[in-house]
Amino acid sequence: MTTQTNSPAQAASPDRPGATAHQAVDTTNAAAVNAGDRVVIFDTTLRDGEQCPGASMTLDEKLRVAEMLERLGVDVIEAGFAIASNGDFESVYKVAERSREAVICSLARAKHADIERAAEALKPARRKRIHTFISTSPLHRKFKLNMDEAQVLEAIADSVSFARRFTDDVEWSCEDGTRTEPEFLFKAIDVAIASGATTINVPDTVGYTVPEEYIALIRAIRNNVANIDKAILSAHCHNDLGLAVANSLAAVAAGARQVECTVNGIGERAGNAALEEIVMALRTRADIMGVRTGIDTSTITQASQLVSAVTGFPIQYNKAIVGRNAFAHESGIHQDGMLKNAQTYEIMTPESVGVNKSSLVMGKHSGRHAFKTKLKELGFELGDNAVEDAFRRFKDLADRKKTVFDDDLVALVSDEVGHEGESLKLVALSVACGIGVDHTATVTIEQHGTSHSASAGGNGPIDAVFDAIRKAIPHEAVLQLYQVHAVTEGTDAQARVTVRLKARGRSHGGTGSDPDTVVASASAYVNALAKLLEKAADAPEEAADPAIRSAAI
Ligand SMILES: CC(=O)SCCNC(=O)CCNC(=O)[C@H](O)C(C)(C)COP(=O)(O)OP(=O)(O)OC[C@H]1O[C@@H](n2cnc3c(N)ncnc32)[C@H](O)[C@@H]1OP(=O)(O)O
Ligand SMILES: CC(C)C(=O)C(=O)O
Ligand SMILES: [Mg+2]
Repeated sequence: MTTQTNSPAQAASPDRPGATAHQAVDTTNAAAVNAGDRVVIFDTTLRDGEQCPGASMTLDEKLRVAEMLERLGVDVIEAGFAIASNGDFESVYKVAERSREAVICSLARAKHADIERAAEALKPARRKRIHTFISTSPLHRKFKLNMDEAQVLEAIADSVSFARRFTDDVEWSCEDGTRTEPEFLFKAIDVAIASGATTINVPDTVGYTVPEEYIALIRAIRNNVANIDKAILSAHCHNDLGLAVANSLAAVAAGARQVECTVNGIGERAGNAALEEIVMALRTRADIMGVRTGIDTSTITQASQLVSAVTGFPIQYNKAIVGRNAFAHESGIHQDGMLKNAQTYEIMTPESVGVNKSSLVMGKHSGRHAFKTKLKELGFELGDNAVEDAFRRFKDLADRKKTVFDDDLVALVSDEVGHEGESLKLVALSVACGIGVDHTATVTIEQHGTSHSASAGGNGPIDAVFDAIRKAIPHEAVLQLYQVHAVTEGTDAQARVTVRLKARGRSHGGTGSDPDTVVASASAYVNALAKLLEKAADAPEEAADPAIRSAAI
């Protein structure tokens, strides 16, 4: 068996995706699990995860998720709550039928009917667990169950011992455990273990606890429940205060050896603890946590995307581990650091969670190092001056455009290459257009250091601009082609314009790109005109041609 990455320094070594070979844990052998460093990952995406509004999955979708969870290497799959409906029963049954290594589990209240239904659904499973629960907190006892302490203890003893008739692997949960009087909780846990529970789960059902308090509770249970060594302690945290993962890690630090979680953290209200965050925190900080899981981390991203697709719950962009920005860098200083050594800004490698590579996103915060690297990747080798010009234009574009895509850079740099050393430069442009206004344009073009300005009207803004250019730099070449297309999608996309001018039977093409279509059109026209003039300068007899003579003078 391989070991997991411990420190950031190791994390950045050529990371082995997966890092741990999956090895089944005997979840009924509490003594072995408690003595070891292996944390049991109990996935409840299909039960607690599905309980959140809007996340219902079809049978087929549940089977796909269960198959993915097996590949991920989770130790226990809570496949549903068999008594909830025939559909839930069927999905637990079918997941059980197809199960391989994982223990398959069904939830059941402290009721014989629930437990029998769970046992029936789990029949085909190679390894099965019945998870029975009852609330222990005073609030739930009084208002929800209408039971006193003695009745709750009796229900625990009865339900756990009944569940043991069907399997050796019985988990018992004290619902709302973190709001339960500690003394009563100790008693309840003692009864559950004495009745045969092999895993004791202490849920923070309403996401109320904080790490210090949860650590103290887990430690107190270990110190005050005489038979606690006969069971594996488990954490089950909800995220109402955004503390589900922190609380789960705190429980592990205090001696819990099972963590209950869901892919992407889906679940009741604000969700459950996110599997990917717990697993990667334990792996990345194994140096201080000192434990490991059996998860093949290289499948985490795929699992996350599958759960998002089947539930229709999008993954937050900045979600830890699986958000699309988790390995993306836009700031120039960070990009520069990443190019020099990825450990400067990444504590895990993207490969370790199944992402191909980190991405350097080009945006208004990017710097020259990343810009040049990106241009190289795109196949452009520009001289220093051209890079500076292109970088300036890129910053200007990034200020105006939300996302600068590779295609934007290609358009921008192609322009830069095409416009390099040009004799004409568009320096100013304004247009009036709309309904009920005369379309007019004013342009200023620099030619060999001299500015030429002119205004013109036209049939639309582009027509007016081209006419104004003809007045500013008089020439008689004819417009042969005018074509516009969007470089990328979205209303802030750059327009890429191609203009072809014809003189003496020869065409001269120019291109321009800008989020402003009118500016892109004017640039393209000026670019084509500059080429025409350059050709004329190379062939003096052409300068005499009436089609171009005025501009060439
Ligand atoms: C913290 C958790 O995640 S707990 C799991 C929550 N998940 C779900 O509830 C999803 C599936 N649930 C269901 O489909 C339904 O609630 C069922 C089928 C389980 C029960 O449906 P119903 O019989 O109509 O009961 P209903 O849901 O309205 O009320 C729950 C009953 O169970 C009782 N109950 C709740 N928890 C437990 C428990 N752990 N043990 C015994 N009884 C319990 C309640 O006190 C209430 O009893 P009452 O009818 O005597 O007042
Ligand atoms: C059923 C239990 C484990 C639960 O989901 C909770 O208390 O949150
Ligand atoms: Mg829960």
